[in-house]
Amino acid sequence: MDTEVAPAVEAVAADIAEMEIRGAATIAGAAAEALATQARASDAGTADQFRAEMHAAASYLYDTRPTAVSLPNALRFVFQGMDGTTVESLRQSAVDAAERFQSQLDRAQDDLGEIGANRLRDGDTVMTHCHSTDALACVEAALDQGKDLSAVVKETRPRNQGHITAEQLRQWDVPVTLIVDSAARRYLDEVDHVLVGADAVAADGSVVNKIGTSGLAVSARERGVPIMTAAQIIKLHPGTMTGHTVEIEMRDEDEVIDPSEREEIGQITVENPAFDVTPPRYMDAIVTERGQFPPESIVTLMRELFGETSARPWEGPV
Ligand SMILES: O=P(O)(O)OC[C@H]1O[C@H](OP(=O)(O)O)[C@H](O)[C@@H]1O
Repeated sequence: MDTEVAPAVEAVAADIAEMEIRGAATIAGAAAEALATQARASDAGTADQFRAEMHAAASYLYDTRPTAVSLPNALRFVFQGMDGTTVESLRQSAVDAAERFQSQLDRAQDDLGEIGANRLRDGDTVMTHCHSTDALACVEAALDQGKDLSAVVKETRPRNQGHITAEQLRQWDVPVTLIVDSAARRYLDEVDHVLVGADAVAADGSVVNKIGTSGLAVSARERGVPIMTAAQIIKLHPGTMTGHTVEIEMRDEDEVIDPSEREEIGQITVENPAFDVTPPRYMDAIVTERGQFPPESIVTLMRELFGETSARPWEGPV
């Protein structure tokens, strides 16, 4: 049986792995669209062969980055929508599901933004970490509500996604102060709110987000600065309801230090975890398109959303 993955799907997977496509929501949209591409490109002769190709494509995409659960959740959405007994009906339903996924994604982010914006007051200064489209949706909605905001933006080593946040905020005319990550605690005295995104949210309310979030959250709590996570429901990790933990991606050491510089230093170990886990007690609220939740009660939403769980999106309903 031919289970070749379409070259265009391989290209999307490579872009996700290399972070040309990044950010949990963007990854999810790209993965769903890649499955639609696979469906359109397939010249499978039978429904079984078509399904096998779709599974191969999903598996290929799944293996790119392990932490952002929006990726398997997107694949699952398309598989749940894929229905039929002929190649044509399977193809059409998969393409339709991918389109539905993208429009739900956009709507969810808008709805989430409206809710998150209500937590921000006119004149607030917001501290950000990394680049999160969900978090920025809250800022955008607050600006649309006529609130004036300014921002302290952490650069977010090693890949400096804070620069992307700074650029977006400047396009919205928000005054931005860019700081190095280690300056965060010093600047907490000058901010009213910390606003971050999430790559995954666990059933116990733990927030998995860009490395540095947990330290920021602890400092924010110590300084009495409220901190919220903006996370669409596709960031909720169904596997954590049945005891699975969220895998933390370890990225290339060269992102941390240039190989030639490293050689000059001598024999050292370099590690580059991309994410960390913020325990629920250090987070004030998780803002989703379904409302704002204290982290400890996010499990009620997860119970409502997920039924049976399974480890991989193409193996069964989650
Ligand atoms: O879905 P949105 O809110 O855009 O992004 C969510 C999170 O994805 C990013 O991860 P990376 O830069 O892909 O490693 C950041 O950790 C960010 O908070």
